[in-house]
Amino acid sequence: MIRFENVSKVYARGARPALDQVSLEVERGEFVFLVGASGSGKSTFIRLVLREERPTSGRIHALGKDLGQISRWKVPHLRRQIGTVFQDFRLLNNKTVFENVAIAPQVIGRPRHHILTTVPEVIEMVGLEGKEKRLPHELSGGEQQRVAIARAMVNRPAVLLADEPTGNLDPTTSIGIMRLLDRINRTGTTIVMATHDDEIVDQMRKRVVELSDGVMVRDQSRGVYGAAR
Ligand SMILES: Nc1ncnc2c1ncn2[C@@H]1O[C@H](COP(=O)(O)OP(=O)(O)OP(=O)(O)O)[C@@H](O)[C@H]1O
Repeated sequence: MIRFENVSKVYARGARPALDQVSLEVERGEFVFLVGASGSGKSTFIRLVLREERPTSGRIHALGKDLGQISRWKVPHLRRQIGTVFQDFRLLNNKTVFENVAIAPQVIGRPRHHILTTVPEVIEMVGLEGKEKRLPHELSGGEQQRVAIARAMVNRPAVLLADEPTGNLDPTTSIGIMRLLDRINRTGTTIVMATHDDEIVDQMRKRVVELSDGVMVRDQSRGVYGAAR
């Protein structure tokens, strides 16, 4: 689903690489935690998969495509097959829950009848039924993240990339969000989640890939946040 072959990324000439010779394969249906200290390269990994950045060297395949080969005009098509969730939710503050989720199918030209059936379904899936007309400021942080997850999932992407999705949430709320992501993963969506949240990683026991100064220093199935115990 995602394959990195000797991928390095150097942002500025002479700077140390943000990613350094990373090779990694994420299979369809996997759940992978990307861990590592601040600045270790987690967000760079995610931006490379979205082709928001290009590698300085090495090759990246995502969803069966060599990202170095796809033309610029096909990049939006690639991104549509990848859902994204971020620490800061990124909702439109003047739009309701329903409208925030409906934007994703609207921008790809889905017909009205499709939107009117799929948006309520996905709002229910994330547990926000009855709150469709609320504005983001009328929701808790956990609920806002659920809206962001609904928006990321409404077009049924094959892959969900989550960059610190629990970073702004308290531990109890974070567990609820993780249960939801786990449920989404069990329905077949591949998930890569960058996180600093050691408790969650230890609890979930999924594959853990650790970066340190851009170098992949660990790839462990059913892993924990810290080094192998
Ligand atoms: N656009 C950029 N231009 C220059 N350097 C950058 C850029 N983005 C990231 N970097 C550098 O690349 C390295 C990796 O950054 P990255 O954001 O990928 O780390 P991270 O693991 O996601 O960190 P955090 O957990 O703090 O989000 C850091 O040294 C950072 O300063």
